Amino acid sequence: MDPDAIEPAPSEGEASEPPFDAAKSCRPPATAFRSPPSSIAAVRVGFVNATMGYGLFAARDIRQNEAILHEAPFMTAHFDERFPDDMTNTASQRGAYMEAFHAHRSNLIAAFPRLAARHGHGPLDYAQANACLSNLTTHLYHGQCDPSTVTQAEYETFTNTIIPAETVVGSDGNACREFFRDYAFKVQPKHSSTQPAAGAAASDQAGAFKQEACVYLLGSLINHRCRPFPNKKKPASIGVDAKYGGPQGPNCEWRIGPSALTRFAQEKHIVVDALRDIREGEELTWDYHKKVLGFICQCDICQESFMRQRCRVL
Ligand SMILES: C[S@@+](CC[C@H](N)C(=O)[O-])C[C@H]1O[C@@H](n2cnc3c(N)ncnc32)[C@H](O)[C@@H]1O
Repeated sequence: MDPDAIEPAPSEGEASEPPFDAAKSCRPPATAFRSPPSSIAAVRVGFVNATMGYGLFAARDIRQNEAILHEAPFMTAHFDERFPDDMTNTASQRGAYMEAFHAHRSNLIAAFPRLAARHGHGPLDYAQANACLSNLTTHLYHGQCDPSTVTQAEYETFTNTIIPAETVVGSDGNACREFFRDYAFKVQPKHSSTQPAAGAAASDQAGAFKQEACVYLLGSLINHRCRPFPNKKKPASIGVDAKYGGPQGPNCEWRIGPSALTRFAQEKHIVVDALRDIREGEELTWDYHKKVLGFICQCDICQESFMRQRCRVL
């Protein structure tokens, strides 16, 4: 899930939208984002459905422009999308997984059971998993996470569908690559050099940049929602604040790097901002801004358009 892999693919017959440009969007400048009351948990992990898996939910009412949470990466690895099959990427991602696994085994299995299954690790028992899901704050710098709302039946249904489908013996490389593709944010650290080191891999030699792929324990659990007006053909009657689509569209946006909370000015940190007021219990969502999502989107907008097409056919 990389922030630079801009916007969803246009549906048939639609003109392609110009790349998303946060600077030109209707969002206020970063300095306008408010810091949350850090003593009150803003989010909790919950279950959306068996296909989507987990999501992040508002644990209390959240105000528009609130910086909901601020998190350091849980795993960081090399990533260069021009050379997705480069063994340097794969080795780095597997190394990051193994390191995270040794340090935070239970958190990793509970938060990312698909990855764990593909490395041959079965699910935790529910009580242990629920405790871990409730406590995914290891790398949280700002904001708190409430107890999880994943029930035993939901957890077991989810993990039971994963285990037979996703356990792949001897395919660590693919497991890591797919995991990073689905969960990582592409980050370009400021210190990255345009000068490849002597003896560097093919991707470095050819290239001007070294990107990193960062996975966040909470941030990476946020699901995608399409924007209702991707081509900016929104009715004039809809105000600027509704640009992302009111209740159907995404209600959050992410920023990577130094934020309005300057004391946490770390370049690989993620900040989750509220695009509008969010009520307690609502799922937090954002637009992945990807050309190709890599999954069949089940958001309300896509479901409605699917149903409209079905009705036309029938
Ligand atoms: C970054 S993860 C989000 C956390 C994920 N739900 C989980 O339980 O691990 C992205 C994955 O969530 C699922 N997902 C996210 N948004 C979705 C959507 N709108 N429709 C269907 N699946 C979605 C897809 O499987 C996707 O690869």
